[in-house]
Parts: sequence; structure tokens; C-alpha cells
Amino acid sequence: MHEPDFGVAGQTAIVTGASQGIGRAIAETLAASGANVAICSRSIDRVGPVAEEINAAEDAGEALAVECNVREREQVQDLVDRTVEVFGDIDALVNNAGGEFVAPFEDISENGWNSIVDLNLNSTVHCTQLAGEVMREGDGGVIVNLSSVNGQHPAPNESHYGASKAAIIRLTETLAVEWADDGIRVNCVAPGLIQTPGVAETLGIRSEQMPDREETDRRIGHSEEIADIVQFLLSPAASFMNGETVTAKGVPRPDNSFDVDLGLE
Ligand SMILES: CCCCC/C=C/C(=O)SCCNC(=O)CCNC(=O)[C@H](O)C(C)(C)COP(=O)(O)OP(=O)(O)OC[C@H]1O[C@@H](n2cnc3c(N)ncnc32)[C@H](O)[C@@H]1OP(=O)(O)O
Ligand SMILES: NC(=O)C1=CN([C@@H]2O[C@H](COP(=O)(O)OP(=O)(O)OC[C@H]3O[C@@H](n4cnc5c(N)ncnc54)[C@H](OP(=O)(O)O)[C@@H]3O)[C@@H](O)[C@H]2O)C=CC1
Repeated sequence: MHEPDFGVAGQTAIVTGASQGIGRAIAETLAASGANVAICSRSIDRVGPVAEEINAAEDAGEALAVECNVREREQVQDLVDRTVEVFGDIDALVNNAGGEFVAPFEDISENGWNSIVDLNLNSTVHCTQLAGEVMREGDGGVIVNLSSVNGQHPAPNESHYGASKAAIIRLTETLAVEWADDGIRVNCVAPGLIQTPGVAETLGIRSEQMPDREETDRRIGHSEEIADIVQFLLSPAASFMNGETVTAKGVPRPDNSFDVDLGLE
């Protein structure tokens, strides 16, 4: 009888933006399954405690915390170097760090546009090229990128974010083809609205003010529900998936609306 292998034990995975939210859930999930994780954020004071918590857990993989702004290529190179130094190799990369602000297109300055494209798209390029170099010189690997439903469908006031997340989907598809012969799979996850500190900040509300999952039939997702999909894509069970985008948005929202008042006109 065939038994599916959803495991990641023994893998070394870089997870960007892992001090909170989806990235933290991904790091904790992979480590709980026996993977070693190199996790980063812009502040060692924020990401360090996540690594400490993982390292204190029994029967989990090890965590290395690195202060790294993924918008800065030389800092990403340091993240890659330190991961190889400590764990010996890189098997997986999860390009999770990202963000946005909500604003009408006409009100987004050149710097505002560039900051979101830089944070979401260019950082994914830095991490993928530099960690990908290690994978290509070694025995391949697996990459998972975080896009968004807003990269698949239009949403007002998210032009910069939507454009950067749509580009991530096409980058995923292109690299899956380019790097297939290097033994590298590249896939993508496109979440709907997920309850995280970042979303609460974007919406200008406290996390606990967000509608709870039970309060609405079009509920907001939880970070762990995205982490589980990422683990699947990194596992041997997904060995025949390459260049795909997995959407996770609960009940479909054909009009792409949220059950949250964004406070915008
Ligand atoms: C609505 C539901 C959302 C659903 C989808 C969820 C998507 C997510 O990604 S949620 C999780 C992400 N977390 C966050 O987005 C955190 C909250 N946002 C931020 O911390 C920041 O906005 C940032 C990280 C996204 C950008 O930071 P940074 O690059 O440091 O930006 P600066 O403050 O230096 O500003 C650069 C530039 O952008 C202009 N700007 C900033 N906010 C706004 C705004 N609300 N409206 C218009 N313009 C904005 C800012 O003025 C600067 O431009 P210049 O003034 O021309 O220099
Ligand atoms: N939550 C949602 O509804 C959705 C989220 N997504 C995507 O999922 C990903 C995670 O979102 P979410 O968990 O909500 O975000 P949060 O804002 O809650 O967390 C973002 C994480 O990224 C880190 N980070 C931000 N900027 C940088 C940077 N320049 N370099 C390194 N780390 C950085 C933050 O750490 P620190 O501040 O310590 O640097 C934090 O750990 C993003 O790509 C987002 O676009 C997609 C669809 C929906």
C-alpha cells in the first residue's frame, strides 16, 4: 500500500518574515515536523524569541534567527551564508516577508509604489537568486512564494500590492520551468484574508477586534491554515507539483470583498 509522505524532517528551510503572523506559523509548523529553520525579520529582538521558543521545544528541528531586511540584497546574502554555515545546506526557501498599505492608485507616491514592489517582489528575487544558487550548486530544493488572492483578482486600493503579488505568480511559473532541470520545484500560495498582526495594522485595528473565525460564514483564515499548505508543498507528497499557485480563501468571494470595513470611501 502506498503511504503519502507529507514530512519535512531533516530539511533545512529559510523562512523570511517569521517574527509574527503567517511566517511565524510556517516556521513553527516546519520545525515541529523536524525541519531546521533559518528565520529572519528586520529585528533580532522580534525574531529571536521565536527561535528561542522553537529551540526549547522537544522533538523539534533547530532554529537560527537572523536579523535581515530582505529588501537589502547584501543582508540576504548574509542570511544565506549563515544558514549554510550553521545547517550545512539549504533545501527549502519560503518567501513570506511582505506587506502593503491601502490607498487609491492616484494617491500612491513614486516612493510608496517602489516600497511595496521592493518589499514583495524584489525581496523575493534577492532571496530566490541567492538561496537558489546554493540549491543549484547542490542537490536542488523547493521554493514556496507567498502571493495573495489580490495577485489573482483586482481589489480597489491595492494596485501596488496586487501588481507585485501578480508578478510573484508569474515569477513562480517561469522559474519552475527554468530550474526544473536543476531539481528545484517552485510553487506559490495565494491566501485570502488571514488574521495576523500585519493585517490588523493595515486595517488600523487591534488584532482582537478582527471578526473571529466562528462569527462569519465567510470567515477570516488562520496563519496555521497557510502553514499547513506550505508544508505540503515542501514535502515529497507534492513532488509532481511545479509552477502552481494554491489558493486558500475559505468560501469563495466572487467580488473579492472582505467582511471587514476598511474605513475607505
Ligand atoms: C485590506 C486587507 C488586506 C488584505 C491583504 C493583506 C495583505 C498583507 O500583506 S497583510 C500583512 C502585511 N503587513 C503590513 O502591511 C504591515 C503594515 N504596513 C507597513 O508596515 C508599511 O506600510 C510597509 C512595510 C508596507 C511599508 O513600509 P516602508 O517601506 O518603511 O514605508 P515608509 O513608511 O517609509 O513609506 C514609504 C512610502 O510609502 C508611503 N505610504 C506609506 N503608507 C501610506 C499610506 N497609507 N497611504 C499612502 N502612502 C503611504 C509613504 O508616504 C512613503 O512615500 P513618500 O511620502 O513619497 O516618501
Ligand atoms: N494576512 C493576510 O491576509 C495575507 C497575507 N499575505 C501575505 O503573507 C505574507 C505574510 O503576511 P502576514 O503574516 O499577514 O504579515 P505580518 O505583517 O503579520 O508579518 C510580516 C512579517 O514579515 C516581516 N518583515 C516585514 N518586512 C520585512 C523585511 N523588509 N525584511 C524582513 N522581514 C520583514 C515582519 O517582521 P519585522 O517587522 O520584525 O521585520 C513580520 O515577521 C506577506 O507576504 C503577505 O503579503 C497574502 C495574502 C493575505
